[in-house]
Amino acid sequence: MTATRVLVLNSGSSSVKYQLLDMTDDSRLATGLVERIGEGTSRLLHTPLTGEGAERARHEPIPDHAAALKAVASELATDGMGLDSPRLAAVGHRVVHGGRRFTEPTVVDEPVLREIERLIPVAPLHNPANLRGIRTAQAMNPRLPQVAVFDTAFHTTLPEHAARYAIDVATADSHRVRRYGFHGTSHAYVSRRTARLLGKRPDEVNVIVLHLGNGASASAVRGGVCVETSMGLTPLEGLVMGTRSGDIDPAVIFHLSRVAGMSVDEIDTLLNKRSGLVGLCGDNDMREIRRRIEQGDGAARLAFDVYVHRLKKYVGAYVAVLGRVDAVAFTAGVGENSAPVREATAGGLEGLGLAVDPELNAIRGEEPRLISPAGSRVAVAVVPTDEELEIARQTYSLVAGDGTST
Ligand SMILES: Nc1ncnc2c1ncn2[C@@H]1O[C@H](COP(=O)(O)OP(=O)(O)O)[C@@H](O)[C@H]1O
Ligand SMILES: CC(=O)OP(=O)(O)O
Ligand SMILES: [Mg+2]
Repeated sequence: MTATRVLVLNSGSSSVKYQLLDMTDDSRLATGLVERIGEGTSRLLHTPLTGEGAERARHEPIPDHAAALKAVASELATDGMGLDSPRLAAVGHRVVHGGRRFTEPTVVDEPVLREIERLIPVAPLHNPANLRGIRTAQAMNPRLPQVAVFDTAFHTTLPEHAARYAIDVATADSHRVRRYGFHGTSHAYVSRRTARLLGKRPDEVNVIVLHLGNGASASAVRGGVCVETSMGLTPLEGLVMGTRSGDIDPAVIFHLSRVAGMSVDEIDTLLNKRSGLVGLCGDNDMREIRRRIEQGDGAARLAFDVYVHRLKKYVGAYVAVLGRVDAVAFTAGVGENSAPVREATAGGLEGLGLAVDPELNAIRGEEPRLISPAGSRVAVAVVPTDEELEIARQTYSLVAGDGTST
């Protein structure tokens, strides 16, 4: 029996998202989510996508990532697709921070694990969870290849003038302080898919990708190569996000420390968890914010306006970085679903060649589509991301050795 299946794991600080795919036709066999790991109210939602299988939910305390993965494996085993299945070729892990060293998907061995561990100080929220996911999967089936696919990999092409912060070089270098960028798997996938939507090869087009999920980032991709991105040393820089501030004057931190007496950890939590849309209006779900705006809620309106203003500034900046732009692509939860965000972001940018057709923008769908009027200088597109498929492809291409990752 040939092993053609890949399990993709995206381990977050308190959740694990997973998908099992068959790489002969990229089909999904199962998908699921473990939420609130470590809290009393954990939940596993498992959806088999073959045969008659219906969605199954488990409500039980899941104390840590090892327990989460064991629960996932047992659900998969119930459907005859456990981690010991001879049809499973590998597990592909989303690893958020790969530093400068990991520019490609990598089969995990002890030195690779040690390097991911070494990067914990620059990705304290993400890398520990990713490591636990890998170690647990390894322990469950030591013969199964584990592949790490890094969020930072696509951004390792940033030119030095984009990656450098303008601070003392010796200090920066000794502590690895530079801009790394994240969500790279999504930026890579969406920029390629956008080229295809335009009927072009990736190396023929310049694309601005706006990945607007809970975390949000923008990137400028020239001929398939990433030349600028909005996240930095950590996923805190850049756009306004669900709970993260994005760009602020770094002096805000000194001020809060000196004047408000807040500790570094308190400020870290403030900027990562109590800022962004949540900080501005108490909600981080764009659907809820739109609903509140319809009812005349001023705080929700301001949150929306701050969010869109930041986005517009980045679009303008990236037009300047690229010189010539063929397309702006909206993706992830907000980018794919919020017509008001897309309309407000492109609004008033006719001078840059950008426009959104209200009727096209209102159409909902799963397929990549153009929302700019025919004949626009710059195409504006909605291009659903698929990080799991991209991770599965890269993983399979590495273990099957057939170079089919593009
Ligand atoms: N129909 C919708 N309209 C507007 N926003 C939506 C809609 N569906 C999802 N979202 C937004 O997408 C966000 C989640 O995006 P997603 O890409 O799934 O995030 P992540 O993968 O970072 O958890 C939600 O917080 C919500 O704001
Ligand atoms: C890197 C990052 O911000 O990831 P997420 O959007 O999954 O939080
Ligand atoms: Mg996402």
